[in-house]
Amino acid sequence: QSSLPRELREKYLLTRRIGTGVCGEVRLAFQRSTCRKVAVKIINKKNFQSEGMATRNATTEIEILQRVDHPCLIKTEDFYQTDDSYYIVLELMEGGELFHRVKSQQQLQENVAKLYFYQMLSAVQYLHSNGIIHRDLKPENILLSSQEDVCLIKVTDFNQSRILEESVLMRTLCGTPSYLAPEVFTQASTTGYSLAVDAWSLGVLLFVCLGGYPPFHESFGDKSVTDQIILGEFTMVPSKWRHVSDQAKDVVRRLLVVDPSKRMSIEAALQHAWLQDQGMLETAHRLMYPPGEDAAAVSMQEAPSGGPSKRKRGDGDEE
Ligand SMILES: C/C(=N\NC(=N)NO)c1ccc(NC(=O)Nc2ccc(/C(C)=N/N/C(N)=N/O)cc2)cc1
Repeated sequence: QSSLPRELREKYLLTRRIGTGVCGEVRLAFQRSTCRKVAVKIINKKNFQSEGMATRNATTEIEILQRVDHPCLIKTEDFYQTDDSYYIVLELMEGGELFHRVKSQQQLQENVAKLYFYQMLSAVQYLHSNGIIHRDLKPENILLSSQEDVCLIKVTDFNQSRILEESVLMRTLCGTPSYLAPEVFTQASTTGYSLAVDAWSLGVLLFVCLGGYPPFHESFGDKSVTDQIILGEFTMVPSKWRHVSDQAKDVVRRLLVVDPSKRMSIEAALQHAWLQDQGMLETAHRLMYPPGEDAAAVSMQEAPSGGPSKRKRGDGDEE
């Protein structure tokens, strides 16, 4: 506890590690004043090759975390740093990481996978509309709000995220094209698809949720993972995929397309037949925009007449 920033120690009691990541760990903590549980992500700076990179990344990430506002994106409460670490205080997602949920259940029921996938799509659609690419969507970075299957999910870890600024390319295309080399235009088409990397990752995430195993893995066949990905080679093992609907498989197949210009976009995925499921959409919106918050606001106002309305029963008694 001694190496923790004093302010952090004064405000929070850090306890056991609840998650680990490549560049840090997540600890369960209690806000001393309220005994409320929070999560604290500790990122050690030495993991980054250069100090410059670390500073840029963490401030970018903190900027993004503090700027975004969507029900399926993690919310931060506090941020501290010392010479060697960053400390991000976040809401505690009681259900932990999607990674462990899928592992413990072998594979998710299709309607649960659909509910989670819809929320991930909504979160990524929000990021993209704000010019943010996540670039590191994976089961460890999808958190669940409760131990229940039907629950809110939140995307976290914006360590690899990038904010799409006005690029040199855009400025170049404003001038006269007459003297520009062809590759400036063809390369352009690839950089124009940088958002598509998140669509690919969502395809991998959906594959893992439905199939219970990853589409690309070193233990499959003789090709390296990189080659499997570059070739877009994956197998839907019948024993695992037999009960998965054709529509769900179609979403996966249209996202795991090697050519980004041919890959299904986030917008198109949201319009896919598999997601036009009223029951799921109602559940998702109830979780994302709980009516409770508004009702609480109403009850704060002076009740117009004497308290809750009295309902008459058939026999005339008041309830
Ligand atoms: C309830 C629970 N566990 N319950 C229990 N009793 N466990 O024993 C639990 C809850 C949450 C988590 N994970 C979790 O919260 N991850 C997480 C990952 C990344 C980030 C961020 C912002 N990253 N940013 C960077 N730059 N990263 O490198 C934030 C949170 C794990 C277990």
